[in-house]
Amino acid sequence: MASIAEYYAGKSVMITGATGFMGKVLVEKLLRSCPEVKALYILVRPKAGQSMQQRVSDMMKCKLFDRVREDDPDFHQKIIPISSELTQPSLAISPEDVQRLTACINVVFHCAATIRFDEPLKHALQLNVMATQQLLSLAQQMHHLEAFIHISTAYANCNRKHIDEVIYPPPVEPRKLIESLEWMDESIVLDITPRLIGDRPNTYTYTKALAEYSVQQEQDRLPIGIIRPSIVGASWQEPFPGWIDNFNGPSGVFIAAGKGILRTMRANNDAVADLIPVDVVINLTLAAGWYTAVHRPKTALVYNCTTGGINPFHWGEIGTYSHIEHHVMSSFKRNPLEQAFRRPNANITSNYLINQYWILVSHKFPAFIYDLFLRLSGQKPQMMRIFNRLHKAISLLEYFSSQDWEWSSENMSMLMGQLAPDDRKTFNFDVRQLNWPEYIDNYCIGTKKYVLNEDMSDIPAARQHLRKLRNIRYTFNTLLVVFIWRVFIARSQMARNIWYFVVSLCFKFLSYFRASSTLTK
Ligand SMILES: CCCCCCCC/C=C\CCCCCCCC(=O)SCCNC(=O)CCNC(=O)[C@H](O)C(C)(C)COP(=O)(O)OP(=O)(O)OC[C@H]1O[C@@H](n2cnc3c(N)ncnc32)[C@H](O)[C@@H]1OP(=O)(O)O
Ligand SMILES: NC(=O)C1=CN([C@@H]2O[C@H](COP(=O)(O)OP(=O)(O)OC[C@H]3O[C@@H](n4cnc5c(N)ncnc54)[C@H](OP(=O)(O)O)[C@@H]3O)[C@@H](O)[C@H]2O)C=CC1
Repeated sequence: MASIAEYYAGKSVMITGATGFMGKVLVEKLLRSCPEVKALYILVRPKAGQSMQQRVSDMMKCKLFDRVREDDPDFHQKIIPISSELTQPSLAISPEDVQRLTACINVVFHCAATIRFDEPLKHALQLNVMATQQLLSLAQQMHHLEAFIHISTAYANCNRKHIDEVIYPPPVEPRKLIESLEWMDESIVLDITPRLIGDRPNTYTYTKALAEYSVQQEQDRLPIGIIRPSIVGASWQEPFPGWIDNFNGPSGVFIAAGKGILRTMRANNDAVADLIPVDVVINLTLAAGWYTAVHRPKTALVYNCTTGGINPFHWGEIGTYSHIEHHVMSSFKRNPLEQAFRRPNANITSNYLINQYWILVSHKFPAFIYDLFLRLSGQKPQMMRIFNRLHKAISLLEYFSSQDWEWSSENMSMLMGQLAPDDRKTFNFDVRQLNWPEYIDNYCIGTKKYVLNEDMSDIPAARQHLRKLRNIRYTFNTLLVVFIWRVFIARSQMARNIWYFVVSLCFKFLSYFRASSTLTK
């Protein structure tokens, strides 16, 4: 039977969301590990004043592609951008491009989505559900299609505690919802959104569940596979450890903690932190494409792509837990971020009130002092604004860090069993081998190198800055204690008496110590 690379040789692959975090890693891995692949048709839209062509050539210059560039400097010739805006009718693909695609595409990977938790329902529905439906229609016209792989999320059914590798009945029939929202204006939709999403936390998970159902509806007509990754983090091994390029999910939290801004967050210490490295997800995705095409399963297979049931890691192991310093903080102390606001020291608690207390003491109070300092020195205050944004982001993430889910992963194991030994190495998704402390360390370094673009040679200066911050804190604390004590002594006879008592005790102890040391000489 053909190996994975042999299967993709000579194939034309279409990818949506190729400019995104996971899409880029997918493009890179396909080019590097399946060098005989014929062409990658990537659906891209112009954005932020940049043309489609410009965006694609910028993407290919990115460090992620260094290894591919080394192997084949002309790799860009295999990438064929197709102009497409997924929220438009017919995905805004020109009729000529439609013809081109339907004539040659063998495999489709659908990665595009809005992953924002605060996306208005109508837009999330347009992109995550309606665009998926349109893509399925396009796929049906493809003459040589062998696999259609849809990227979903392990949290599409986060209203359940145990999630099997099946498509659950949707909360509502997607077509009915689309029809009824069509005539409503934004404000009405906003009003009824909480009622519609019910026990799901946001429009993202809700629309991803509807998308899964829409995909499943086509399983008799198309060769379908659905991948459900949990919280996708930096790469584990490939193309190099720790590669990450965004603030989503834990990355933003790690950076905020590393910069010493985030000091407290609500999470259940004992709950599983179901992180999954991006390269693992992509390896599984490519293997699922191969399996769907070669084995043609009768129904759409769902692959829960998670770590919790196989190699669990807990939120408590990430932050500072029971005064034992854990991975993220110790990593950022060894390799500090530049210009930290305070020394990295974040605490995780599941208690709402304790969290609120620390927000007041460790977030709002220092922000107030710092802004006061900025104001007094004639600058624009900014810290409170940064904290308000951080609190908004964190409040959207806490749902996921405060609960536990169980995902079954039989299809992931089955797929691993189907791979030839060499494929198991090249497309490794065996998370039993994942060493969490090492992974988190590389993740933190990755945020520094690839998200913040900081130079590793500046680490000594960053360490010096942390030492300076520690000295400022010691000085501030000492001054505070002396000040409070002075106020006490001045106002209360009792405080004075205690003070004299402590001083005389120290004095007695010192004279006793001196006497006993002269005796022993
Ligand atoms: C001490 C250690 C403790 C550890 C605890 C770890 C906790 C982690 C916990 C739980 C993770 C659970 C995750 C569940 C996952 C589910 C899985 C999936 O399937 S999907 C993927 C997830 N999707 C998201 O993560 C989207 C979340 N993001 C959003 O929804 C929005 O970005 C939001 C509401 C948070 C902010 O929206 P705006 O409108 O205020 O800002 P905007 O436009 O997005 O960004 C403005 C600027 O700020 C940066 N930014 C965005 N988020 C940031 C952040 N968290 N921290 C710092 N900067 C951030 C951006 O890069 C951007 O920068 P520029 O202007 O382009 O230069
Ligand atoms: N990141 C995570 O933690 C997880 C992600 N997933 C799923 O993985 C997939 C990829 O996520 P990720 O890479 O992180 O997301 P990104 O936000 O990084 O990428 C989204 C991609 O979709 C494209 N896109 C968005 N809107 C449109 C549009 N209107 N027309 C054309 N293209 C559009 C974006 O293009 P552009 O560059 O033009 O904006 C981008 O390429 C998603 O389906 C997501 O649900 C699942 C679990 C976890």
